[in-house]
Amino acid sequence: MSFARTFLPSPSLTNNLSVKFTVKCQSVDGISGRSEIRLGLPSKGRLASETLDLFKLPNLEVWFQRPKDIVQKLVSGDLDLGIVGLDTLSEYGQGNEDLILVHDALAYGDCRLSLAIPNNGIFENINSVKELAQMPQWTAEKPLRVATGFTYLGPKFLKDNGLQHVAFSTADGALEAAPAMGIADAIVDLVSSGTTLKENNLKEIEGGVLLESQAVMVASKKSLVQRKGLLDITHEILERFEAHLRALDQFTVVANMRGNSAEEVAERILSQPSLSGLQGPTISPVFRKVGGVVTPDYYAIVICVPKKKLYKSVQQLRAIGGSGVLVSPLTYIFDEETPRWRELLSKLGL
Ligand SMILES: Nc1ncnc2c1ncn2[C@@H]1O[C@H](COP(=O)(O)OP(=O)(O)OP(=O)(O)O)[C@@H](O)[C@H]1O
Ligand SMILES: O=P(O)(O)OC[C@H]1O[C@H](OP(=O)(O)OP(=O)(O)O)[C@H](O)[C@@H]1O
Ligand SMILES: [Mg+2]
Repeated sequence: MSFARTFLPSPSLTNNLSVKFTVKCQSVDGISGRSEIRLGLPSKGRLASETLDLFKLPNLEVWFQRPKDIVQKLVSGDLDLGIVGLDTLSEYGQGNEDLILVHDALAYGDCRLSLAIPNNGIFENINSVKELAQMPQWTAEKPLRVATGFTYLGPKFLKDNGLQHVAFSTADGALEAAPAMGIADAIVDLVSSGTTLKENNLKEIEGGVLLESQAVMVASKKSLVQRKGLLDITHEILERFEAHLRALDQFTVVANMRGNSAEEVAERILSQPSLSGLQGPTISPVFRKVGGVVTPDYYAIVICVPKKKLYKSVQQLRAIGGSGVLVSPLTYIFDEETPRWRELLSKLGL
């Protein structure tokens, strides 16, 4: 029996979250041992705060765990759902069939797991994994020394790529320094902007990307099938993720426009390529009293506009007589049922 690590995150992040702060005994008997649904979220590191931003859900017990512990606790049945990087899921899940991807692209935590070698010395003209494998230097006595925290994916990748003489070492933290320190010849680590590699005079090479990663949502298949209420919560979370991700790159634009009728204003708006919105503009009359008579001589129009087209849209609105343009961010756009839900059901054989 082991004890869960629990953390006290900042209160602003945990508004609306039902979080258990007590240290709890973890059950080892999985499905039958408890009635509440458990979600594991990264307790620290770069995935933690953005994940919390996504989770403002009631009726859910949230446990903050280290990413690799989330994967292990899904497998052991101590968590039902979790959010981790695909790299962590692949490294610690090791193809376990009980781990099921609910959402494979949460659009943050983007990075890749990559092999990197020094820019210079014997590696100066080595630009691909194939060339690395063909170097005469690597022998049984003097293998290619690779430093990595990815002790499952790293060796698997190099073996699959025909590198026979390889020795692995693990290290925590600044792996990138290992080659310059003479501890390793190459590294396998996460790369995002490439800055850390550059600072350490390392380069990526052709064929050297093991995995493209971003934050994903994963569930225990066993729990999904057996635990009452879990499928419904998963459905809701999935819908909210999709709606939120869809909303992230859109703005709502509200503007006033003079016109004789809603149809005439609509004609003008639809003549502009950047103003068609998601399904066309919403147009409502703005009533004013002119000479004692209530008249709709202005119309308020509402459209959704992709962020990158915002300025173009404002220009087009002005060109057709729009004024008083208000722009606000969107939180959710609920569209039709997400295909990911149907995919999940079919993976579960439901
Ligand atoms: N440079 C990066 N840019 C974007 N995402 C990253 C980057 N490095 C890591 N990630 C993603 O964030 C996840 C967590 O990494 P992070 O380094 O924040 O965790 P950590 O808890 O600090 O772990 P560690 O102590 O092993 O570094 C990784 O599994 C990966 O999916
Ligand atoms: O390509 P870049 O944008 O430079 O990012 C890559 C670095 O980011 C991660 O480290 P992190 O910042 O999480 O530090 P740590 O894991 O060593 O704590 C990763 O382990 C790399 O060292
Ligand atoms: Mg880190």
